[in-house]
Amino acid sequence: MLHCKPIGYRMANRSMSRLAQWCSRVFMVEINQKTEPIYFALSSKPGARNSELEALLGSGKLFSVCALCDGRVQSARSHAHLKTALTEKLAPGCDLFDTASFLPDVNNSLIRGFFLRDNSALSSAERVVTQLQQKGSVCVFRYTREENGDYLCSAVTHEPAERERSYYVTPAPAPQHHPSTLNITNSDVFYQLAEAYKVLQECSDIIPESKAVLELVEEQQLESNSSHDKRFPVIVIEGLDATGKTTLTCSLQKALGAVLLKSPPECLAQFRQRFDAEPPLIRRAFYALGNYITAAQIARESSHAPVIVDRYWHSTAAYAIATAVSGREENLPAVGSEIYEWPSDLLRPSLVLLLSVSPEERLRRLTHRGLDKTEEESQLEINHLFRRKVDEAYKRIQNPACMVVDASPSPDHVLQQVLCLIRNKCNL
Ligand SMILES: Nc1ncnc2c1ncn2[C@@H]1O[C@H](COP(=O)(O)OP(=O)(O)O)[C@@H](O)[C@H]1O
Ligand SMILES: Nc1ccn([C@H]2C[C@H](O)[C@@H](COP(=O)(O)OP(=O)(O)O)O2)c(=O)n1
Repeated sequence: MLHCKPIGYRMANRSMSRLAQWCSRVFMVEINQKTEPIYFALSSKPGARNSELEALLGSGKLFSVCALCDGRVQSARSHAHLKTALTEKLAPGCDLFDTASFLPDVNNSLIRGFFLRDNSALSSAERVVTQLQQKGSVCVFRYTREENGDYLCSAVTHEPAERERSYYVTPAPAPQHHPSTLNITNSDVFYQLAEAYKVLQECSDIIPESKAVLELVEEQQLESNSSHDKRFPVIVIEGLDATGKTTLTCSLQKALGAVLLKSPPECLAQFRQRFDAEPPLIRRAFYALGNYITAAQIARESSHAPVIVDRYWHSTAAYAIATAVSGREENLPAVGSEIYEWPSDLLRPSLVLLLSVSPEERLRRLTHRGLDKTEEESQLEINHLFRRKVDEAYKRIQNPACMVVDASPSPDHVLQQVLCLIRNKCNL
């Protein structure tokens, strides 16, 4: 995605065309989640052509757009608002694709945006993007085709020097690491309390609830004696929605005389909907902080009884990684990547169990819980790739890693199986 403010923009030569600053970057356009993205670069010289670029740029009026803001919180929110505005305003016949630009294999270099291909009868995209641009927070680039078949990219702007400068669009190779993995650390997954805390601090003017969440974190940290004395085991139950976590954790609580906790903790329940509506940076920081509150509760409760925890850091990281990494499971960071490491300052449980059921059984349980047919189908179809990524990310998380439990038998059978595991692993 083209963006007027690449990293280091302020330091860049002001007399240089804005567009020229993007020539060191590679651009990725994602046509759909199941196929490989299309990669291209901008160059002052014409390059080879290929069928992917031809398919992307060969028809319609073509634009790329992105939000233009200072600060990561504003950028994340503006990107989300831009997507909503484009989705609402573009006419049928207009394709909207996710795009990004990046420096190959350079962490934190990813900048997200959108690519528009307008084949609508009224060619409405240009009007829509110009209107959005006039509001002052969006920058727009146009792609055109020369008579000889070369593709050119130029800025849509009132500045004549910018308008007149254009670059050739040339194919680029796929990078070694999928670009969507580049910005995960401290944008999607937080490895220290202080990093997640900072995000909510940066939000506190625009999301007043952030202050209340931060106060709760501070209160809990103060009340906690921080060190887990290891007298009683701490067992975390993980798994996708409807795999049986609530059922099992309640049974375990009774069977073991344990304290039952969850992450996010009850005290954050009132804020959850608010943060779920925010872009990943803010939403994920909220859930990360929830784990630290739960950790403080675990530290206190485990001094007098075993503790069962319904979801904890595995959920936070696995869902965040699976959402951030677009496309297929193969795009996830490789096994052993530092992305899957446990935060250094977060209390580690004694045992993490991942409940696993077949997609069919999970759907049966969801249906039983009263999901309507339409939602049920969309869960199965649209979220199939997503669920596979969450499941795989769960299994790649290290120190502690999770043990997979087959949760398809009857509730009592699952309970007995898990009690057996707990007795073996935790000497209970
Ligand atoms: N082992 C099991 N076999 C069959 N149904 C189950 C089993 N465990 C849970 N269920 C049912 O599946 C649904 C989802 O279970 P729940 O415990 O709420 O899952 P989660 O907390 O993981 O979302 C509920 O209707 C529950 O009664
Ligand atoms: N410890 C946690 C718990 C949940 N999350 C996030 C991850 C997902 O986006 C949702 C999953 O929550 P959901 O409401 O589906 O979970 P339940 O199984 O209903 O408890 O919450 C998290 O990030 N960290």
